Amino acid sequence: MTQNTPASVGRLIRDARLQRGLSPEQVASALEVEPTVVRDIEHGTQELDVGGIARIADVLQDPVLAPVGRTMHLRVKGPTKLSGSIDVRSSKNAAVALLCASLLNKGRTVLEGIARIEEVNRILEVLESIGVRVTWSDDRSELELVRPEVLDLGGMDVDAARRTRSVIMFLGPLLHMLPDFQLPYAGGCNLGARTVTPHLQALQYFGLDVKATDGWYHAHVREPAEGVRHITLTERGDTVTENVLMAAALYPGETVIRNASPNYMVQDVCFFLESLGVAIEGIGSTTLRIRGVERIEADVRVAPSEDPIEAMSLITAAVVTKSMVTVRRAPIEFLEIELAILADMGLRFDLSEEYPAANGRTRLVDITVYPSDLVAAQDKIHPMPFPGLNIDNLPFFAVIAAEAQGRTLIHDWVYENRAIHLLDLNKLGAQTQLLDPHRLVVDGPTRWRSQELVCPPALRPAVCLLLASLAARGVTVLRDVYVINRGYEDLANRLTKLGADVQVFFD
Ligand SMILES: CC(=O)N[C@H]1[C@@H](OP(=O)(O)OP(=O)(O)OC[C@H]2O[C@@H](n3ccc(=O)[nH]c3=O)[C@H](O)[C@@H]2O)O[C@H](CO)[C@@H](O)[C@@H]1O
Ligand SMILES: C=C(OP(=O)(O)O)C(=O)O
Repeated sequence: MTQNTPASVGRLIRDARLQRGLSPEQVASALEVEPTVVRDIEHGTQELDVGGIARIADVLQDPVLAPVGRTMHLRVKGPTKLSGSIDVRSSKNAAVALLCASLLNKGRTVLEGIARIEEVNRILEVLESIGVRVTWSDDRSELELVRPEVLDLGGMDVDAARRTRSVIMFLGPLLHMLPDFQLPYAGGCNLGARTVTPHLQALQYFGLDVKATDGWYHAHVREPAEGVRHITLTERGDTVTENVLMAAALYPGETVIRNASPNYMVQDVCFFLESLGVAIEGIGSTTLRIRGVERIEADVRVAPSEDPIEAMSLITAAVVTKSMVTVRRAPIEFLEIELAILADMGLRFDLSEEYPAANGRTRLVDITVYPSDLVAAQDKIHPMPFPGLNIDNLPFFAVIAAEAQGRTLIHDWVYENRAIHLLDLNKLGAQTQLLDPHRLVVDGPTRWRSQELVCPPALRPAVCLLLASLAARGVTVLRDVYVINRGYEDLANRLTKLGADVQVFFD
């Protein structure tokens, strides 16, 4: 929510009510008011105070409506059998990159189908605070961004910026606009040290010098050298590749990036830049050749593709509850290794014919997962930069391995501090053990049991707990799910539509 006028709050309430399939009368009866009051609120002719919004948020179980300062929790009753179909939403990682990339465009950028997630909210707060005009369509299916001629970096909402790592992707666009600027250190999940050095090394080719002191990056931009810029990334990172793409977009002439990430969110950024008139060769490969332009002022409309990590999360929900579920709109190119490993472990699933995503480029399928008896993977399960198994999908294999007969070794060489959060699965009855900060063994199968839990400060491990709790006997309470809402839209209610019993509550 960007501007809280009575009309915009009313629209959000109406959306949330329709999403829950409730009539104004039903909401009115839960609130103990007349139906006309609900209609007036929805039309924006009756203003609500914070307490009023909180009561409606409780009735509609809607995180978007939860007023600032209240904490959202989940109560899960299990074990659950799921059934039916669920659509995968667009990805957090493409959304945040496209929001940053919209700064390159002096025209009007419309993003279609952006997920309603906290990470997007944080970047929107930052963009608005520096003067970008942000407008959601009434049904929130479109987000329009128009930047001012001059950005007001002094007005930046620093608290919002520090809550996300993605603000690092302002470097690429901003270096074209200001000779000197400051950005707060990037925050985000607690996954151990995450380097920014590759960003700073690569952006030097565009004249950017950065000194990091006192929680701030102090950036100074020199005149860059002429000629073709050949940049070899020291790590095949996603956001570093996106940052260099954004920097290259506004440099007339050629930039070549080697060891580029070909991952899904990078492809979405490439498609966006193409729509702005930037020529890019090698999309989906590790060598990108970019021909930038002097100025970008275009009215464009793009739709980021579906999230392979959400698809994997939903597959895991089906596996752990031994249910038949169809996960629709799954971006198959970014799930092939995951599915190959699952097939080896004995998972039965069908794939539909492929069809194109709204961007016309990404290939989607519907994946129907069947209840299966799994066995532990024979070899260790480890991630690799795309086209390997996605690092953000690795945690779900801990839940899946806990369902499988035998011992699985999971090797997270990437993050110093993510595997440790998966030990929380033991509180739900799993048998996992850390051999060292990077290697986890999981013994299965598991008799899941309910528990009172607090979300770990890491998105995917927190979702793993939620998914495992679907299979746990009894009532599991999962406290403070902000970290889940960072990356998933309305997950509790969407799982409920599949037959889970997940209630949202606030305090
Ligand atoms: C907003 C966004 O898009 N976030 C994603 C992005 O973060 P992001 O691009 O910020 O990932 P990082 O650059 O932090 O890389 C993650 C970790 O992998 C290490 N590393 C990475 C590449 C490499 O070739 N060698 C190497 O060692 C880094 O040192 C770091 O510790 O990519 C990560 C890795 O896919 C994902 O978990 C994040 O969800
Ligand atoms: C680590 C993740 O994201 P971020 O880069 O936003 O911290 C993630 O999506 O799991």
